[in-house]
Amino acid sequence: MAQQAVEGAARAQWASVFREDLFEGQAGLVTGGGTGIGFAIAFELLTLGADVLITSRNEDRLAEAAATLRKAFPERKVEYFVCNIRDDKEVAAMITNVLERFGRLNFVVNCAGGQYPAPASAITNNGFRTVVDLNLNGTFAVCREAFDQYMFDHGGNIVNIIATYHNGFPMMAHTGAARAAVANLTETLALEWAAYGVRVNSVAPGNIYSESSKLHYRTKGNFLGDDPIAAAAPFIPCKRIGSTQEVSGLVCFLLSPAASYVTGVTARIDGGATLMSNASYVLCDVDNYPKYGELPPEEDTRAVFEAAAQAKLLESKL
Ligand SMILES: CCCCCCC/C=C/C(=O)SCCNC(=O)CCNC(=O)[C@H](O)C(C)(C)COP(=O)(O)OP(=O)(O)OC[C@H]1O[C@@H](n2cnc3c(N)ncnc32)[C@H](O)[C@@H]1OP(=O)(O)O
Ligand SMILES: NC(=O)C1=CN([C@@H]2O[C@H](COP(=O)(O)OP(=O)(O)OC[C@H]3O[C@@H](n4cnc5c(N)ncnc54)[C@H](OP(=O)(O)O)[C@@H]3O)[C@@H](O)[C@H]2O)C=CC1
Repeated sequence: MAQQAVEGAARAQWASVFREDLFEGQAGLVTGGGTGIGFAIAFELLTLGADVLITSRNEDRLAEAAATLRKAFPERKVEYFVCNIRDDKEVAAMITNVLERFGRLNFVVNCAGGQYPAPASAITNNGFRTVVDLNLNGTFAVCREAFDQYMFDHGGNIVNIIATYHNGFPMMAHTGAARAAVANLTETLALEWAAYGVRVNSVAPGNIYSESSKLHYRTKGNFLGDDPIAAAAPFIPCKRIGSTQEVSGLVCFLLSPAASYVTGVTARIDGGATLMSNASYVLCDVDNYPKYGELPPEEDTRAVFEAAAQAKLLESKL
């Protein structure tokens, strides 16, 4: 419910920048579409005229999200299907189900994924395998089923949500390896499937303010404290974390005809964070960087900056 409240507040203040009939007549799938980034993507695709099926494991959350979306978009088809993308049979059944309901599958957004933060030495083989299975094998299974069952004959558009694995991913060895593999998979599929009219791209988010990601990390405990996503803000060139709507905007661009000549890319959306490779460069204060979508309340952001300054983690002028 807390998540619904946050997402409801965001919707009241936010409207897509894209043309409202951009995806009119199209239908597609958003895995992980019941929460966070996936929910924002499903919401924007519906705003822009598409019919959307959301899928993940938790039926209650899916049903609640679908009800919210149906209420917001009574003129669209909003469907949901329970599917663990780590189960090949469930993936095949899920793709069949989308086609039964919509009769077409113009786009797939692979947003289901995740991991837990831990130093590499504390990740068991099974833990590593589990995270790779979810993020790499699960994503591959969805892509291949979508291609085999529909896109081989009709073309289509795939966007894989990964993560900024670039330059290594401390505390996230399992997900870093899996996401880098998906970036490479994206390139291979883009090459092989161009002949079938299928574009395949990836979007790599940095730190994004999503209710579930905050809860996820808050319950695990790790070196960045209670809220590692927000605590990272002082070390990002634009000095803030991102919003789910900013990720959604990039996904909608990649799914749109404006990106017709774009395939096989991994677009980073991280406020410049992965460019921070020069240890002698101290980030300046930023007060006019543009904002879009739902971001942490001003007072939360200020508190994070003040805590960082007190801990002498931040050398630039606040
Ligand atoms: C350092 C901070 C950086 C911040 C920036 C990062 C930005 C990224 C943000 C996000 O990605 S937000 C999205 C967050 N949402 C999720 O991750 C949800 C999905 N995640 C999961 O479902 C789990 O994490 C999972 C492990 C991928 C799957 O869970 P499942 O219940 O299927 O696994 P289990 O069967 O219970 O366990 C398998 C294996 O993994 C070990 N394990 C699971 N959780 C932990 C943990 N918290 N700590 C340590 N180990 C864990 C578990 O012990 C099993 O291994 P064995 O014990 O059998 O060896
Ligand atoms: N927020 C951030 O800062 C960042 C997020 N990301 C990635 O973006 C994606 C969305 O993240 P975000 O919205 O923040 O977090 P969420 O936890 O809200 O999103 C993860 C989604 O994946 C679904 N999911 C997890 N495991 C499975 C599975 N085995 N089968 C099907 N669905 C599954 C979850 O639903 P359910 O539990 O019902 O299955 C949930 O809807 C994830 O891949 C995340 O790792 C990457 C970088 C940064």
